[in-house]
Amino acid sequence: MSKVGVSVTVIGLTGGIASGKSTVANFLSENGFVIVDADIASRKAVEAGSSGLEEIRTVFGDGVIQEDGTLNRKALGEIIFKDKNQREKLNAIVHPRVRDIMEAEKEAGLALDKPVVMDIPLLFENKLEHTVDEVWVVYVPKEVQIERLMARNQLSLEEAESRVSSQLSIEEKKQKADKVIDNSGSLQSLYQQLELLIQSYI
Ligand SMILES: CC(C)(COP(=O)(O)OP(=O)(O)OC[C@H]1O[C@@H](n2cnc3c(N)ncnc32)[C@H](O)[C@@H]1O)[C@@H](O)C(=O)NCCC(=O)NCCS
Ligand SMILES: Nc1ncnc2c1ncn2[C@@H]1O[C@H](COP(=O)(O)OP(=O)(O)OP(=O)(O)O)[C@@H](O)[C@H]1O
Repeated sequence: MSKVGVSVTVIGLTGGIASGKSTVANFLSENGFVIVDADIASRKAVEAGSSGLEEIRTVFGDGVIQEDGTLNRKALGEIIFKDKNQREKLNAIVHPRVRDIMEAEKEAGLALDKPVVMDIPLLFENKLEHTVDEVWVVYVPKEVQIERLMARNQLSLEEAESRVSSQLSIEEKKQKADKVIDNSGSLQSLYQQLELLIQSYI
């Protein structure tokens, strides 16, 4: 993997659902890092007219496609977050496409000689540690995660808990991290940690 000087150039950013990865990624983007976002790549992988979306239609039926030909994310989310079997079927369609899109974006970022951050919610679940130089985990306790998820996505407690349970626990992710970013406090406290953390990377 290419490196500039002694600094790490490919950082894997992960954490639990609604732990604050996008908030961290936005800050890093404003401070000279290139962000490659798996959630954005997963939207590209199933955009209207794509082979990915056609496979989803074949497996999950017309009920998950809207009248304008785009994916009904809410309907598909309701199916996959409560059923492991269905989730694995979706992952098998989307993940290989996401990896191709992200690999191309990573190479483009490295060509700019900037540190690249791969924002991958399922980095540990999909055993992608070896694809990055270092893993940063955005941590909040499970209760805070559920609270923020319910508020952001307007979900019931039950729906939020089922989404959180569809991933490896946040405590296990914290254990596996090279660096832990604690986002259980204020945004100001988050940004202070990040300012210190990024000093040796830019
Ligand atoms: C089911 C879908 C349509 C729901 O869309 P929605 O807009 O509600 O959620 P969004 O894509 O913004 O994802 C929000 C978060 O949910 C979690 N999540 C998404 N997919 C999964 C999954 N398959 N397994 C576990 N957690 C997931 C991630 O933490 C992600 O950051 C969508 O999440 C999807 O296509 N998922 C499959 C692709 C995937 O695994 N994406 C995650 C990174 S590759
Ligand atoms: N320190 C904080 N204090 C209060 N709210 C916060 C804080 N950090 C993030 N949030 C809010 O919590 C929610 C989750 O944050 P964010 O969207 O960055 O998480 P994420 O890990 O990217 O989520 P996902 O896994 O769903 O993609 C958002 O509504 C965000 O505005």
